[in-house]
Amino acid sequence: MSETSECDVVVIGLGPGGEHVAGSLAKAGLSVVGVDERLVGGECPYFGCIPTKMMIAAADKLRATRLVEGRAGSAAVTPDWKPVADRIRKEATDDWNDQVAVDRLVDAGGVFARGRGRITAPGTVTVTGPEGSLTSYTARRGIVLNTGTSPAAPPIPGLADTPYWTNRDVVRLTEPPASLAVLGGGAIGCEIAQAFAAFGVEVTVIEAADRLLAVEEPEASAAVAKAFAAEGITVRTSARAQRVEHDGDGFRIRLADGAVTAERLLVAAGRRNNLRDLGLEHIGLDPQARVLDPDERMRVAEGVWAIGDITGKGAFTHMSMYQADVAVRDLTGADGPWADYRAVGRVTFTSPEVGSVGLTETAARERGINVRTATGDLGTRGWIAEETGPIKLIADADRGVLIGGTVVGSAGGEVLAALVTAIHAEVPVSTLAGMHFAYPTFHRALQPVLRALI
Ligand SMILES: Cc1cc2nc3c(=O)[nH]c(=O)nc-3n(C[C@H](O)[C@H](O)[C@H](O)COP(=O)(O)OP(=O)(O)OC[C@H]3O[C@@H](n4cnc5c(N)ncnc54)[C@H](O)[C@@H]3O)c2cc1C
Ligand SMILES: NC(=O)c1ccc[n+]([C@@H]2O[C@H](COP(=O)([O-])OP(=O)(O)OC[C@H]3O[C@@H](n4cnc5c(N)ncnc54)[C@H](O)[C@@H]3O)[C@@H](O)[C@H]2O)c1
Repeated sequence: MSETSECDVVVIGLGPGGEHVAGSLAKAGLSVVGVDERLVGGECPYFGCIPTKMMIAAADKLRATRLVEGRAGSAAVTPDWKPVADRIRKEATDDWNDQVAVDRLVDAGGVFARGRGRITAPGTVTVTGPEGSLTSYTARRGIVLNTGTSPAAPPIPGLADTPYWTNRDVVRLTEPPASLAVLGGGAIGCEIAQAFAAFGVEVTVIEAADRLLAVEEPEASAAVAKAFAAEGITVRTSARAQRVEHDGDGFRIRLADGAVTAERLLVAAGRRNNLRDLGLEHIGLDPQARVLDPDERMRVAEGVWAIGDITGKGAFTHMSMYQADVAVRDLTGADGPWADYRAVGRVTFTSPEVGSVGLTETAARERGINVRTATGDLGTRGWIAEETGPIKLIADADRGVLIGGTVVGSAGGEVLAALVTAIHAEVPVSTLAGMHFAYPTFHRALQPVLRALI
């Protein structure tokens, strides 16, 4: 027997954006039902951004001690994973308990339904609870989808039969392994690989593309590869795993030319959007869709909005939150602003960080833009900090404005803010090059690169 009740809005999936939509609409006085089958807050606080950045913050501290010798004396350090594991459990995830987030939604006036949500008719969502109970909600104003992603496992023979790890396992570790093979050298693979290496784990990254962080500028990939080599991380690029085996000694990943062995295997080879069995056919959408492409108000069908990773606009928490704000504006009758993706910033928190915004040179050329590029290093501050960069800027020569940029360095993600502002506001390159740049900051390194674009 299914119970049925009415509300204004049902949010299926409470990732960062869905939680924000549900809370904001509830505070605005709408009757909202938020549905999640796992933890309210989604991947970011429990398995993604926050626990992995806690690992990275700890690794950065260990890495800094290596610079003491010859510059400031000497430092004896004994890495210990326990404080990292404790901090993730207590401060980040509350032992993977979302009660605080559930209370936040309920205190805002919302209703929380734990279970799997599915659209069963236009405007109707049926939730299957943990014990198999069925509850249906009819949403007068609309349904918001924020179902996010799950780790994807490539169809490599043998892999499914092994106890491989994903990001959801590594954030729960209480002790690091002696050695770790990482399948996939994208953002997740690179960030986690380098964090473990700082704790003395012998790490090998296996990447199918011809470089790490293949979506970034080649200059950024080269800088990260150089740092990995200096830290003793083995990187196998243009390498596809052909078979994975596991026995009492650990994992063996067979490649076309040899094999990688390690105690543990982390699969970080991409994500799968959670769109299966969501009932998309009931709202006129393809039930096999891999991505939902929303309009500028985040609408994907009559009375249905989609936000977050499932929209394919960038799998970032800040994107999910940005789109959540847009959807809230539309659902509450505000007059924009609507979604604009020209100046999306992203930061990979390796050491050095890779901060980038807008289009890469390749992406800009593929769009037929009259591209002008310039590159540089981190200048005086880089020399002081013993960092080199690079910085790369991409301009639309016809319009005289920046359309992309990459800053690599320990402050790469912070210097990025100037480029995001410039691209978002379409400030002419000639105006930017005439700005004041404090000496000797990292951001001052932008000045010669901007001048070279004029
Ligand atoms: C290891 C890792 C590190 C990352 N680091 C960063 C970072 O530093 N910065 C950054 O910006 N991004 C980072 N990301 C990406 C970031 O986590 C996501 O972009 C972010 O969580 C936004 O996702 P989302 O809002 O689409 O939904 P998600 O966070 O994926 O949440 C979706 C929610 O929907 C629920 N759900 C799914 N289907 C259903 C259903 N049918 N019924 C009910 N509930 C359902 C799930 O249980 C989940 O709680 C990282 C990701 C990973 C994996
Ligand atoms: N700092 C951040 O903002 C941050 C950090 C982590 C993740 N994220 C988000 O999460 C998303 C997913 O991250 P991800 O690293 O899992 O995915 P990804 O798609 O960025 O990288 C996966 C990598 O795995 C490689 N790969 C795929 N199959 C393979 C195989 N069989 N053998 C070897 N290599 C293989 C791909 O070539 C690719 O380089 C990212 O796109 C990013 O948007 C963001």
